[in-house]
Amino acid sequence: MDPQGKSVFLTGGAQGLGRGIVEKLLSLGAKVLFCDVDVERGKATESELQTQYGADVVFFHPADVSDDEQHKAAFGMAVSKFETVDICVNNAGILNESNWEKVMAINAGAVIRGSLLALEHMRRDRGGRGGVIINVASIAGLNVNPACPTYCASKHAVIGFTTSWAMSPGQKDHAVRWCCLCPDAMETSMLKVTDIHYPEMLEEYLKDNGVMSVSQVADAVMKLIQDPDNNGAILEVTLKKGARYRRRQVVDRDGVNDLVIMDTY
Ligand SMILES: NC(=O)C1=CN([C@@H]2O[C@H](COP(=O)(O)OP(=O)(O)OC[C@H]3O[C@@H](n4cnc5c(N)ncnc54)[C@H](O)[C@@H]3O)[C@@H](O)[C@H]2O)C=CC1
Ligand SMILES: CC/C=C\CC(=O)/C=C/C=C\C=C\C=C\[C@@H](O)[C@@H](O)C/C=C\CCC(=O)O
Repeated sequence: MDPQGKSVFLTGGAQGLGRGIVEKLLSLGAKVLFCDVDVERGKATESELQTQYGADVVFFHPADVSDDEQHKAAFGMAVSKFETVDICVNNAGILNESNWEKVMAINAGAVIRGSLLALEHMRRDRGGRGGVIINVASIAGLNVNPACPTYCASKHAVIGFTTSWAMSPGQKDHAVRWCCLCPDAMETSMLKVTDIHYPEMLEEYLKDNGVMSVSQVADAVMKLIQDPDNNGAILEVTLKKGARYRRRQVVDRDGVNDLVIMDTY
């Protein structure tokens, strides 16, 4: 899908990757409504982006996406501003191993709610125009990580949910494309988080694997949006290997043993 002239709803856009994605989309001619729980930063970001791109193409709406009503109201605001939402990016996320309920509510719960809101609005078999749902997971959703088991679980949930909807028998009728983004570490405020186990493990990991710029990852999101044939895609983005699709298949290897999930590049 070409972002030019399209309408976007994005969560967690006040800073970090969310803001980076908003900026790329605006530069490609999209209109964006983003929400965030950080009201001060959200307003400041809105003001800066309106100055750069125009007051009628980017809007901030305060919302905590772990709250059902606030999340629905923010999505509804995007629909009423733009009449339709073509692209939904469920990006808001936190890393906090001291509060597993909150991590699951934001990283998994709000991604599920946001996806279902977008599906209901977009699905062509119920009068919508189709669209794309991008769910932000992490490389942690593909691996194991003893430093942050809850975060890892929440990101595995995002990938399982998104790829399962992508394989829905109704997907062609819905005309909604489902994609997961799995970045490695990025230079955002999340890197300052201390509420993890064994911080030295992550420090070592970051030393070995490096830290990407937000811009590099936001470019990969544009690839996800623009490629029309990637329903079910899991796009892994790392500093060493760049953006690569992992394709997930359920495989019957020999007709005798259990089915297995296989990822191929
Ligand atoms: N920074 C990294 O190394 C990586 C981050 N990610 C994922 O990227 C996404 C964005 O994270 P970053 O930009 O790095 O973090 P960030 O902390 O810089 O930005 C996250 C934004 O989400 C907002 N937010 C948090 N909870 C919210 C809530 N309940 N409702 C609404 N907004 C909320 C924050 O206020 C903030 O503006 C997250 O899903 C994160 O898990 C994935 C891989 C690596
Ligand atoms: C497996 C990890 C890769 C990506 C997971 C992910 O989605 C997000 C991870 C985000 C933050 C990790 C923070 C870790 C922090 C601590 O270990 C710090 O002590 C790190 C220390 C310095 C950071 C150096 C830098 O900014 O380059």
